[in-house]
Amino acid sequence: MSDNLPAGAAAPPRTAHEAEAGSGSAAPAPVRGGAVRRLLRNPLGAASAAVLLLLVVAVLLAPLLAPQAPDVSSLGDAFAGPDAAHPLGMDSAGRDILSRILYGGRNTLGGALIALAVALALGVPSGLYAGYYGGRFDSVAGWGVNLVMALPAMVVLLASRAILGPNVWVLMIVLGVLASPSFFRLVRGIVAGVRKELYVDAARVSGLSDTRIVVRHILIVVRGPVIIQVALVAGVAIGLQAGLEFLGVGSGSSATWGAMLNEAFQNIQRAPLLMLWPGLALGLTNGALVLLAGALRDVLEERGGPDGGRAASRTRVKPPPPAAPAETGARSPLLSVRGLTVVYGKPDGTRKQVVHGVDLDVRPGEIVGLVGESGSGKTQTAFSVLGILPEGGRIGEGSITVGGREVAGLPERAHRALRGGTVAYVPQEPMSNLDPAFTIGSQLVEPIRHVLGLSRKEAAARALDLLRLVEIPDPERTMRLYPHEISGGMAQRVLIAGAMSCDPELLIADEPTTALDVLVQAEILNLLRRLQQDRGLGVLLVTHNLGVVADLCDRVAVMSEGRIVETGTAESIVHSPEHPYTRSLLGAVLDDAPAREPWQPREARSTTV
Ligand SMILES: Nc1ncnc2c1ncn2[C@@H]1O[C@H](COP(=O)(O)OP(=O)(O)OP(=O)(O)O)[C@@H](O)[C@H]1O
Repeated sequence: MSDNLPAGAAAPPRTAHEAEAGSGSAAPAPVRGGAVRRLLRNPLGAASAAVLLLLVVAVLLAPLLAPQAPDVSSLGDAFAGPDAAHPLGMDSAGRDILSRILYGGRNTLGGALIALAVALALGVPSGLYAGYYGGRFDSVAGWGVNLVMALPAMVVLLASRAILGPNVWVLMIVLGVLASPSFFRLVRGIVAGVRKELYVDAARVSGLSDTRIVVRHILIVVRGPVIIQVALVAGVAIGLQAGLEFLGVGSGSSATWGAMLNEAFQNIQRAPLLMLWPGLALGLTNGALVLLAGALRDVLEERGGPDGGRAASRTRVKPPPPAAPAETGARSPLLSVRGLTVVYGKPDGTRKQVVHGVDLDVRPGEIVGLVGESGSGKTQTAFSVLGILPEGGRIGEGSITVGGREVAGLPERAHRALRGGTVAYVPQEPMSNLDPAFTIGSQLVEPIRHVLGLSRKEAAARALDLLRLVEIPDPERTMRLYPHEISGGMAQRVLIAGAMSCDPELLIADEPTTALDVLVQAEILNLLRRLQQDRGLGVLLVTHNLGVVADLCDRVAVMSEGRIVETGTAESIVHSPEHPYTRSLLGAVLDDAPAREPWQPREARSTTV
């Protein structure tokens, strides 16, 4: 099969982020409204679409346009030339060629349509499932697909004809099965890449179900390449069907372009022109499909320009052997973590523990900084609370309570409800967490509607209020903008607005300012502080930046190598750190950065924004 059908002919779309940063991530290229308009502005696209449209309309209107029925024969007129009643002349059996071309087109294009429908129905859903969920289904489906692709299509079709009989529709179904791997591979590859995108994680964190995420964020990425692939596979299906008919392997009972070629070939010495018309019909159709696929690729893979996330500058310090003074005393009524361990299974069957017995509390109205160098386990701790540990990771031991309720080991549905309500999340790279294919308004409204059960109008009004809350100027206009049309700081405000949409009690912010420049960082920190004060939010602030900690936090937990090595008030941690690791972290900040304003107790700080 691989030699006959285009396997993954349309490459998964690259992203602006990828293009800019050269990263390996695969977010979707924006496929916005107006794709048809852009296709029609492309000369090749317009010409090929017009040719195909003409052909399709002509064959659909065959009963009106054809001079006579395709099988009416008058042997006395065999090989007659064109005249007014029969513009393309007559064939070897005295049948009108134009009528056979028009009716034959119905059978030829109809056959291709059946093959396409079968290939799409088998390849796309299975590719989506395998790409999104992976696991055993992915392995088994991948094995099956490799097997089918290893089969030579023509030989399988000939064998099918021998077994199933000379019915061209049945052969087209077989062809559809043979073509389905090309869709499976294409869709699976794209989905497997997109599934790891931050904006898909963000959608999950905002409480959307897998089905909604697939419909909203994944299908739109798959759409363009699948449309291109449809055009290519349609051309191949038409070619193969014509080939079968030409070889006399089809049903032979009805007019098709391939059967006409067969008949013309038998009389090529006597009337070579008979080859022209079905050849022209096939050539025009296939040529137009190939050109259309190319034009579609150009149009659908046009990229917008979302700003790639800037690499966070990380300060590496050599961690000393960990000690473990930890949270003691009564558990907080808001967030309380005790003895948390996170483990990952390795391919060789062994386990890797990345978080070792973490204790942590966040009380209502308190900002707690979780600080440590890159890889120290901050994100794994935060993700455990959110219930979004990456594939292969799980909570080994310990307890996590949110609002007094145990959430470690909650089923996904319950965790989703928690994330959409009590707990909200603000991620690190604002741009990567917004889907480039949707406007800001749409990305805020959809989760609000779903999680709060509001109407579209009510959700839009709430989204506007939220944009005002996070001090976005001209929120009405911002609602209509795409992510690449706003700055990184605005994008982070939008994500904070989204996080606040369900009136959370606990906000988990993972390096919310790392990807932003210094001035914008300060604005975002002010915004977080104001929200925390106005709403009495508890905030768990994951950061490697001790400046942020000193500026914003009430208490701090310092992490190293998956353990909390020191906890205390922000003042005590910044001014009199006890653990050598904390001291080395502070030392690294002082080495690299200009000195900060002297620390002031929280109450003494200005609360103006
Ligand atoms: N999917 C994974 N599979 C296996 N190990 C992982 C996985 N994700 C993270 N880890 C490991 O977990 C440890 C802690 O990672 P984590 O992302 O929590 O660090 P972090 O402190 O948040 O760092 P950063 O600031 O870079 O995000 C690291 O050693 C990392 O290698």
